[in-house]
Amino acid sequence: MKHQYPIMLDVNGACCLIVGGGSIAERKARSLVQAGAHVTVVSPDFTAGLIDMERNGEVVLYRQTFSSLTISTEVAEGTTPYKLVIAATDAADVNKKIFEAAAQHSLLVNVVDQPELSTFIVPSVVRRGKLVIAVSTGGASPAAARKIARELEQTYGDEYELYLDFLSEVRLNVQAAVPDKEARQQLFKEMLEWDVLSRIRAGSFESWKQEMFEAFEKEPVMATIRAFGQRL
Ligand SMILES: C[C@@]1(CC(=O)O)C2=NC(=C\c3[nH]c(c(CCC(=O)O)c3CC(=O)O)Cc3[nH]c(c(CC(=O)O)c3CCC(=O)O)/C=C3\N/C(=C\2)[C@@H](CCC(=O)O)[C@]3(C)CC(=O)O)/[C@H]1CCC(=O)O
Ligand SMILES: NC(=O)c1ccc[n+]([C@@H]2O[C@H](COP(=O)([O-])OP(=O)(O)OC[C@H]3O[C@@H](n4cnc5c(N)ncnc54)[C@H](O)[C@@H]3O)[C@@H](O)[C@H]2O)c1
Repeated sequence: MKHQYPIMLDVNGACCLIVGGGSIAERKARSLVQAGAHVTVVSPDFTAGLIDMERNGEVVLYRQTFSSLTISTEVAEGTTPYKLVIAATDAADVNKKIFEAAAQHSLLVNVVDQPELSTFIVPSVVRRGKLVIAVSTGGASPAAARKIARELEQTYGDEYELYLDFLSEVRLNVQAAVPDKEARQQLFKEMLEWDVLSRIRAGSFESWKQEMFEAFEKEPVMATIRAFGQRL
């Protein structure tokens, strides 16, 4: 069975175009802006939320209906090399035209009412700092994707933000100090069994962590870190 290929896309600083100014366009605009994209929205009208975002300098709004020129002139002139396009109007035929114009320029394109036309679809997301959990049903049931993501939110609480920061910091320090790759990987695996999350929940994590890094600075061998793991 054919299925979509999941990726984490970097849109920081990238120009993205959304066509349509309703609540779905607003939701997509917010998530793109949060990821650092420069968002342009083309529509004859906009939600109050999008107008607020324009006032805050978060998006640029063009008050016009879509014509394929919106994409092709800008791409041809090189003024706005869009990386990604979202067709979010309430008119299926217009959304299809947007898809065709975007596909002509090989742009990534999401059509909110025709997943079969889209080159990507958007999952429901849980974020905990560096941890991202994305849930997709491939368009079968967006409501189910959302429900499953809300369930995962209960299991993976806020403590995961500090936990991932901690794992990342240890990893960078150990990678810099310990040349033996296999030994490093063994340690990273062992660390996942330590009960760091309970410490974070109990509020006694920061002092333990600080002590550990100070000790590791003095004696950068993995035994130093392991000894702290045993103290948990
Ligand atoms: C995950 C999420 C992300 C986001 O939108 O950013 C998202 N939809 C969300 C919610 C949601 N969408 C809909 C409902 C009402 C209940 C229902 O109909 O089931 C709810 C539930 C709610 O709002 O609670 C209606 C709906 N959605 C699509 C269609 C058109 C169609 O299927 O033809 C229709 C019918 C319109 C109509 O009635 O005609 C299509 C798509 N929606 C997708 C993503 C992509 C597939 C994702 C997947 O399955 O993996 C895809 C294919 C394209 C895309 O948008 O990328 C977001 C959760 C945000 C969050 O987590 O907070
Ligand atoms: N993907 C999803 O998650 C999802 C969820 C619910 C609904 N939908 C579908 O998404 C579509 C949009 O939903 P909505 O609630 O935002 O609709 P809406 O009616 O609130 O907004 C549609 C917007 O498109 C604009 N528009 C219409 N024709 C246009 C044109 N030619 N050029 C530019 N803009 C144009 C309208 O002016 C309006 O601003 C609907 O087809 C709906 O079925 C998708």
